[in-house]
Amino acid sequence: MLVIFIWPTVAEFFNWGSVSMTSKLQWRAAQHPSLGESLHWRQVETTSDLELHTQLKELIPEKHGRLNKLKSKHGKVELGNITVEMVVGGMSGLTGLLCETSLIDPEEGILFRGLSISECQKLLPAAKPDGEPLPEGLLWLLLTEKVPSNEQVDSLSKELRRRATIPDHVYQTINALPVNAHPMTQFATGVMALQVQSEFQKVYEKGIHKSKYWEHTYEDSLNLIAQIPVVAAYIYRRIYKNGHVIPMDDSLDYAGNFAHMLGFDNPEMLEFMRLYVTIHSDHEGGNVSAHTGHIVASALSDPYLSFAAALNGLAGPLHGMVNQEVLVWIKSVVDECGEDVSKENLEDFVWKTLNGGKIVPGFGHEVLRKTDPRYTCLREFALKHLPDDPLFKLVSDLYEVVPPILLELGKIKNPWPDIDAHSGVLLNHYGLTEAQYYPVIFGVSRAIGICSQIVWDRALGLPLERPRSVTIEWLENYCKKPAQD
Ligand SMILES: CC(=O)SCCNC(=O)CCNC(=O)[C@H](O)C(C)(C)COP(=O)(O)OP(=O)(O)OC[C@H]1O[C@@H](n2cnc3c(N)ncnc32)[C@H](O)[C@@H]1OP(=O)(O)O
Ligand SMILES: O=C([O-])CC(=O)C(=O)O
Repeated sequence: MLVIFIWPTVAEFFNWGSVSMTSKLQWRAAQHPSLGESLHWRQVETTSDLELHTQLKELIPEKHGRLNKLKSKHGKVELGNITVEMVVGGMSGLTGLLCETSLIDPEEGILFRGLSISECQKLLPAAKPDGEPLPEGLLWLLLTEKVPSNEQVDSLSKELRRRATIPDHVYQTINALPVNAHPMTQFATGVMALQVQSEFQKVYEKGIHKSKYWEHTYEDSLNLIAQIPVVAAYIYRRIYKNGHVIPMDDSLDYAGNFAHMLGFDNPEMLEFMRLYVTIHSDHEGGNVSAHTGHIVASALSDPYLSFAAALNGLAGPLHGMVNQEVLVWIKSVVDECGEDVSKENLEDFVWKTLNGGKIVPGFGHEVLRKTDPRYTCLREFALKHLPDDPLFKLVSDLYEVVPPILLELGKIKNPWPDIDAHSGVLLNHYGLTEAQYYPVIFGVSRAIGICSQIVWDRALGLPLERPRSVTIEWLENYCKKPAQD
């Protein structure tokens, strides 16, 4: 085994601008005990072992031991107070879930196993020198905590292609829906049809020891991740390209193949798809889709059932479907004001949206309190590859115009843009103009995070999730008690 140590502070110095190094390391130490005792050294292991499953198997007992110790030694430690506001406010601000794969800092954004997006861009294997990270590498990182080598990613790419055979009944099931059914409806239906082959369900019915749950969850998860780009591309070609299906290219990686099967072979689009899938994959455990996947899986529903449920949450316009809404909204700006819209006219349009009782799509976040770093990452990609695209210019103008207006409302916690405010104009630039399809691409990406989370849920033996709920009357009575005044 070859072990390379990377001194992360150099990268952090460039990435984290004004925050002092000591506070960054302290912050990381508090947020990421999983990174080990010494945060000054990040261990990037490259092993000769090409088997993802083996690496995962090695890590599980260690994590299990740590979780058990945490439960027995610190089980009663309080993490904060639950307020009435949290109970009636969608549990906003409440820390109540365990998720190993990633963690959001409200200011810094998402960290995948402790690595920021720009660190992932530097460290994860790419399809070409200085290229964008391959999602297979992110999957490996989320599952094993380790940055994989090129050979490991290449081997995982091959494994995913090998697993990507779709039973015929899946296509027949999708074909039973009207062709104008929303692409997310067709996608969730396709995933449910794939469920027929769940290995977890089959072995559970026969009876297996609970220590083996994760192995079959892993099998289902890798099969699901491998198969869904094929199903998603089928749906795209069915709806928008008269059903002319493009087969997988055995020389291409996961995201490159997805773009290819959709009908896009421009090398820049392939790179964009690799970046897109990587940064959309995971956003800790509490977002609607991941949380749905987690709670459904906590009943020992298999990964297909859990992911199909998650997709139905992602299909909501306040979550994954907002990427569709953003492009539709931006195009309505163009329809009404033209491409060369002035900032004053843009302000008027934003106010008109708000005064009509509607949200400005792509702005605001439950957890983030700064511009989503995924937005910044897409913006940097656009500045590099499509600086003159008129819709990109419009997105940049909205970045200036919208936040001050939202702040004027006086109630919004975070006026900054999130990932969805940007992703659509990039897809649109490369010719994928059908906004209704955008949540499906998000869904394909999110499977990587959700399935990794569910594999770890089963590996750690996490229990059924079942919080208590109370009525308004119960809360009123509770608040009347003298001690609560
Ligand atoms: C991948 C993702 O899922 S990222 C999120 C994508 N979603 C969007 O972009 C949709 C637009 N944004 C929103 O609706 C919200 O900001 C959410 C759902 C993301 C977060 O909601 P909350 O945590 O409730 O935000 P917050 O506490 O700041 O909201 C306070 C008020 O401001 C409103 N508000 C928040 N964001 C916006 C917005 N973009 N446009 C108009 N009003 C907004 C809320 O609706 C709420 O109004 P209310 O008190 O009358 O009900
Ligand atoms: O974290 C959230 O609540 C929403 C989000 O940005 C995501 O799921 O990617």
